Amino acid sequence: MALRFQQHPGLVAYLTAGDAGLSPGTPVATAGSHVPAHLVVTREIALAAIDAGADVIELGVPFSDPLADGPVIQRASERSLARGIRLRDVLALAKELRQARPNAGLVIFTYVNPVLRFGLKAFADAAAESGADGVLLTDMIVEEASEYIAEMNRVDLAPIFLAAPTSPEERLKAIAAHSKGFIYAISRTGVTGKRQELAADAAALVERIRRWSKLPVAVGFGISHADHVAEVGRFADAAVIGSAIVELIERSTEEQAPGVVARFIEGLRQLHPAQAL
Ligand SMILES: O=P(O)(O)OC[C@@H](O)[C@@H](O)c1c[nH]c2ccccc12
Repeated sequence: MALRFQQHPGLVAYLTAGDAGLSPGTPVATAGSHVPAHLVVTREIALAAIDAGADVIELGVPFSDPLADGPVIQRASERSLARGIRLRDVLALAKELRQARPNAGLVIFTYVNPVLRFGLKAFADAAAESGADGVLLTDMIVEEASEYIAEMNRVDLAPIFLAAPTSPEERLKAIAAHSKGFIYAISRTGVTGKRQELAADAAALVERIRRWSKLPVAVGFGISHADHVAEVGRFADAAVIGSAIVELIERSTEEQAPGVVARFIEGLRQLHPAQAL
């Protein structure tokens, strides 16, 4: 399966794997599943998100030192780590999602450190075996990524890189040369999190990326409602939504979370009549 956006704009949903919100609840039934109970909740949320129209799921691996993550995703990461969720569990989850939804885009989303601890080669093999389409290591700098890129190419996984408004032209060129699937344009510098307004820098960055690459460009950071998604659709191929979804999960019980997330995602492509013109 290749990473593809079926609709315009495409939607990429970020989930912290293993985060089932604050409610301890009773873990949902694990029958037939080989992943830890709390990942079963993430699986149900991911399936609901896909069925509601998310083209790609970013499966976030919880990490203790998540430098680019804002408070909402940091809290999700802490909850998931407290439940003992590790990289190998997230790969097992990816495998189940791939089996359940053969056409969904799946990206393993983590940092350099957990991958090096796992072993780069072993990670590449396991990620490919899980059926994921791509990998995004948020702190991997393209200029230092030759070994990583070679491994991704060996197992036919798309390496996805982050481009920022502050990225110099040479870096954008290198990102364009080595990326597959799509390029992730960060709408502004700083950390993840919901904002009122979409950053003005985003359109200019996408334009700069398009000079070097024909790949689809997804814009993320601060996108939380349908107006933002529509705006992104004017100049980019897809919108990434993270904190807004993770916050809804935080406020829901495990039973509610899949439905709450599905309704939110369905709403992201629905414009008010005045804006639909
Ligand atoms: O949360 P936001 O503002 O909607 O942004 C997406 C983002 O959460 C997700 O892609 C992401 C989670 N952690 C990251 C670290 C770096 C870059 C991106 C991310």
